[in-house]
Amino acid sequence: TACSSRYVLSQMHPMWQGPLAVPGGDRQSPIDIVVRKSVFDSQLKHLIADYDPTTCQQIWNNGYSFLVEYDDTTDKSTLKGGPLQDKFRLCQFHFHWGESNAWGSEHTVDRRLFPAELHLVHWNSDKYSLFEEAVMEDNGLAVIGVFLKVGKRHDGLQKLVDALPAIRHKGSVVEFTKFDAGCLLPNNTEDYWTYHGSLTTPPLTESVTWIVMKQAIEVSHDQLAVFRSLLFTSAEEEVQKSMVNNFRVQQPLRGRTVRSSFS
Ligand SMILES: NS(=O)(=O)c1ccc(C(=O)N2CCN(Cc3ccccc3)C2)cc1
Ligand SMILES: [Zn+2]
Repeated sequence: TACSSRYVLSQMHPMWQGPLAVPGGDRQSPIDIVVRKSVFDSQLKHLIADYDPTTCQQIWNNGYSFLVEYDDTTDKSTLKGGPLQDKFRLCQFHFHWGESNAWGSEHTVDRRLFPAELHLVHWNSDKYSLFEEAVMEDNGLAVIGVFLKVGKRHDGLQKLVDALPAIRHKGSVVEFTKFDAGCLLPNNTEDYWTYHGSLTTPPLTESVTWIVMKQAIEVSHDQLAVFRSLLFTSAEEEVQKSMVNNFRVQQPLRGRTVRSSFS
């Protein structure tokens, strides 16, 4: 699908750090969410995530995370409501994680780090016809962030974990179908924070309405360990590097307000 494409790892920085500051970038992501400074907005609606599992197509290792990609040529898997005025199409989801359970998330809540963070990536199909167009526009993308914490095994995640050994190396792709991305959302989807930010990887475009769920999902220690068995490197490279710490550091808030859907 259009929403994912290979891009060259720059030698200066590992991919996920990207340039430390984007020239003129005053709405960069991720950020630290300071709970007591977030502003309750009663106008924020319920999130309506309507995902069709039959649009799930493949899972692949793109050299900085692993992506589960959806067919985004129709409005079959959509996100509406919440802070959004338009309808957004799910195109992919991926994760960021650490080498230990002590860190790994991109966003933090009052500086609290989580071992991993899920990103469900959507683009505005009311206004644009392709991900590539939307990714360059102010209101082009909506990304749901869900924190992962270590606890009981996540049965829905296991199907995905079982597919990872087949995509250990950068560039490997396997068919992955009938996966309901909705099973990765927390039970409570009413409580979230939202703010205007950017992609957390190059091109770091400031086109994202971020929706960060307050409730984390629980996954087991062993499930997270399988994430860390992935490799940044392709099968041909002589030195294999574990895919860990693929997160960007928190960026300055630059006067932005983080709104909350709950008081
Ligand atoms: N971590 S995050 O949620 O912020 C996130 C990161 C990457 C992507 C993503 O699919 N791409 C980033 C750009 N890339 C390549 C590209 C495509 C078109 C135009 C220009 C560049 C694809 C989406 C969300
Ligand atoms: Zn991400």
